[in-house]
Amino acid sequence: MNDLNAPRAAVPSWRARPAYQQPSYPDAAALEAVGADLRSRPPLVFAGEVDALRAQMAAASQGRAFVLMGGDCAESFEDSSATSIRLKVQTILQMAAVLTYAASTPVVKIGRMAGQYAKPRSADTETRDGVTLPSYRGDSVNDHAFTPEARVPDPARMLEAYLRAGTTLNLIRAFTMGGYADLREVHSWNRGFMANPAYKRFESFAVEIDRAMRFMEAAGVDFDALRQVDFYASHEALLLEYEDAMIRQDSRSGRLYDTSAHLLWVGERTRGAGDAHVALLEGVHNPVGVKIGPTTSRDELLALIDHLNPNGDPGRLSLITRMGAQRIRQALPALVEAVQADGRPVTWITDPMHGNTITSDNGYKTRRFDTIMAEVRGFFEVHRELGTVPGGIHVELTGDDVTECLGGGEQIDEAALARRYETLVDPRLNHQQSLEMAFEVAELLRG
Ligand SMILES: O=C[C@H](O)[C@H](O)COP(=O)(O)O
Ligand SMILES: C=C(OP(=O)(O)O)C(=O)O
Ligand SMILES: [Mn+2]
Repeated sequence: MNDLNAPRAAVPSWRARPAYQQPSYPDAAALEAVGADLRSRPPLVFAGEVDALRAQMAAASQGRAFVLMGGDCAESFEDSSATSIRLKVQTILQMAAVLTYAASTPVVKIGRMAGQYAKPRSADTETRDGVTLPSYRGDSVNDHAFTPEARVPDPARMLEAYLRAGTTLNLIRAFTMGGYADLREVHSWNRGFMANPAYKRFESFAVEIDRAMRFMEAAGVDFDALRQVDFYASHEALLLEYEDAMIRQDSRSGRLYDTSAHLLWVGERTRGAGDAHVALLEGVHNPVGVKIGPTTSRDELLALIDHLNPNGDPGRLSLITRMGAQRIRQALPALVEAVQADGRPVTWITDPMHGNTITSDNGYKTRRFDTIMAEVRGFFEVHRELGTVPGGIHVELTGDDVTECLGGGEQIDEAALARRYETLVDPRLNHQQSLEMAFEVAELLRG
């Protein structure tokens, strides 16, 4: 195991760059103390694992693997129970089994989990019934409750985020290494999903997978060897003080790693090539992602590649496009062509959630299942037309039966949103909707 506690080389200076979406902490000394505390603590992930993911992201950029990244928009401290973590892991494993069969390649499983505690917001304040307070920015910054005290940023929350991430990761490792990921078990869960008449249209698919499983068994495949899977953690590298405090140097290679997660991404609101967030990720060896919205220019994109993957190392940089179903076919091709002409490899991933957010007539922030799928289809079509590789999907989902997104086989309508709307920020696909998406993406993967 690499030694990630070794003294740290100088981290490239993001402090001199413009930094957006950061909390303003009232107590600078308290912030400094938390930073010092975090720096003294063990890493959450290890260099060898991070390098393994980088190699798998490289495979995905070449069509030799497919990335499935999913989890809450905002994880909460309150909802970090074993059941909630288990159901998310289960949902991702079930989706991955379907996608693996369809793609005939390994599926790289990455949770938006164990660290997704900081949120960029479109407004600095929130007003309810004439009262205006600072916006909720994720549990690692402030509290969701709508009171003046709750909304004050508290640096001690970063320490809590570190501890929650550690316990979440511990449970994920236990599930995925301890037999919970057994392919036979995962397949039987998927059979349960198929038993619902709402998903009858996928039946022939399920029958095929069934047959493939029996073939494997007859051919003597050692299913016990398939009981363990690699499962990685990712989150948005938003909170600069936290991410900086989690950087460690690998004593064998001398490289710096952000040990808060295997993969970190920069959000659409903080992705300026000359800004602090990109500078922070420039200095670390993790695989990184950048969210790419519909207004991104070719020059912005090439500048991001110059900063984040100057040498064109495969697996280093993923471009996570979130254009909106209406705009993807117009906005994506020029960007793909620019990257193609540049020649440095990237892993293209679709985030069909963030460009498709609407407000329902009864006031819920929501998304339609059909619109989400329309963006995924647009993503596949553009890449197929240009001869590039659709490398993966990035989705906001949960393993619970929430009612936050409209539609899908269960036909969640506006009235149903009131039933179980639990997200702290953006609406997530529920367990059933997530599996339905996996079957639809499977059809796209088979072309
Ligand atoms: O999750 C992403 C962003 O934080 C979110 O889409 C912004 O939401 P807001 O417009 O409610 O701030
Ligand atoms: C904030 C998010 O996305 P984006 O940066 O693409 O808006 C997110 O993934 O929750
Ligand atoms: Mn979100």
